[in-house]
Amino acid sequence: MTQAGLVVLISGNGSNLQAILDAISTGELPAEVRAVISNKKDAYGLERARKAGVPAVVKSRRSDQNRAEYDTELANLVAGYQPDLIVLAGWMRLLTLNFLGRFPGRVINLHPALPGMFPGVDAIERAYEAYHRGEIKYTGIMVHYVPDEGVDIGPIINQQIVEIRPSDTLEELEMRVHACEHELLVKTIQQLINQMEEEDA
Ligand SMILES: Nc1nc2c(c(=O)[nH]1)N[C@@H](CN(C=O)c1ccc(C(=O)N[C@@H](CCC(=O)O)C(=O)O)cc1)CN2
Ligand SMILES: NCC(=O)N[C@@H]1O[C@H](COP(=O)([O-])[O-])[C@@H](O)[C@H]1O
Repeated sequence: MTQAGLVVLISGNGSNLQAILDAISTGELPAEVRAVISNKKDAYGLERARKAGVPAVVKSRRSDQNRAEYDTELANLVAGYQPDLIVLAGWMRLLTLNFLGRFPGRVINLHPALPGMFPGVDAIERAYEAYHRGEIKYTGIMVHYVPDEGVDIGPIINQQIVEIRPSDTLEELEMRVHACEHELLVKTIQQLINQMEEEDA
C-alpha cells in the first residue's frame, strides 16, 4: 500500500503540524504530508512545511466570497492531493458541508478541551479562567471527526485529561496542553492509518 497521504490545515504556529512532520521523519508515523494549507499567509506553520519540503499553500478567503464558496474552492484544492486523511491542526475556520461533504469520514480536528467543554476559540484560556473560578478541576484535549457543521461535537476519536496546577500561569498550562496534543494527535493519526490499512486488507 502506498503511504497514507495527509493534508494538514493550519492557521497559526503549527506546533502540532511539526509533531506530525517529526513523527514521519523518525519513522514513527508511516505517512506523508502531501500539503499544508493555511488560510493565513503569515502562519508560521507554513515555514515549518517549507523546511520539511512539503508544499505550503495559502488559501485566503477573497472579500467577495462567502463561506460556502470559499469552502468549495478549498475542497477542490485539497482533493487535488488525494488525501486519505485531512487533519485540522489549529485550523481556525468553521467548515461547511461544501467542504466536509467532499471528504466523508476523513476530516479530523484537534481541540484543546474535553468534549462538551469550551467549544470554539480560546479554549485553554477559558478553561484557565473557569479553574480559577472554581468551576473545573482539570481540562483536557480531544481529537474528533468533523462530519457536519456542528462545532466540536463530532464523534470523539481520542480524548485526554490535562492537569491544571494552582501555581500554573496561563502560559504554563498552554505548554502542558500543547505537549499533550502533540503526542495525542500523532497517536490518533497512527490509529486511523492502522484502521484504514485493516479495511483495505
Ligand atoms: N464544521 C466545523 N468546522 C470546524 C470545526 C468543527 O468542529 N466543525 N472545528 C474547527 C476548529 N475549532 C475548534 O476546534 C474552531 C475554530 C474556529 C472557530 C470559529 O469560531 N472561527 C471563526 C473565525 C475565528 C477567527 O478567525 O479567529 C469563524 O470561522 O467564523 C470555531 C471552532 C475547525 N472547523
Ligand atoms: N478550536 C480549534 C483550536 O483551538 N485548535 C487549537 O489551536 C492550537 C494550534 O496550535 P499549533 O498551531 O501550535 O498546532 C492547538 O492547541 C489546537 O488544539
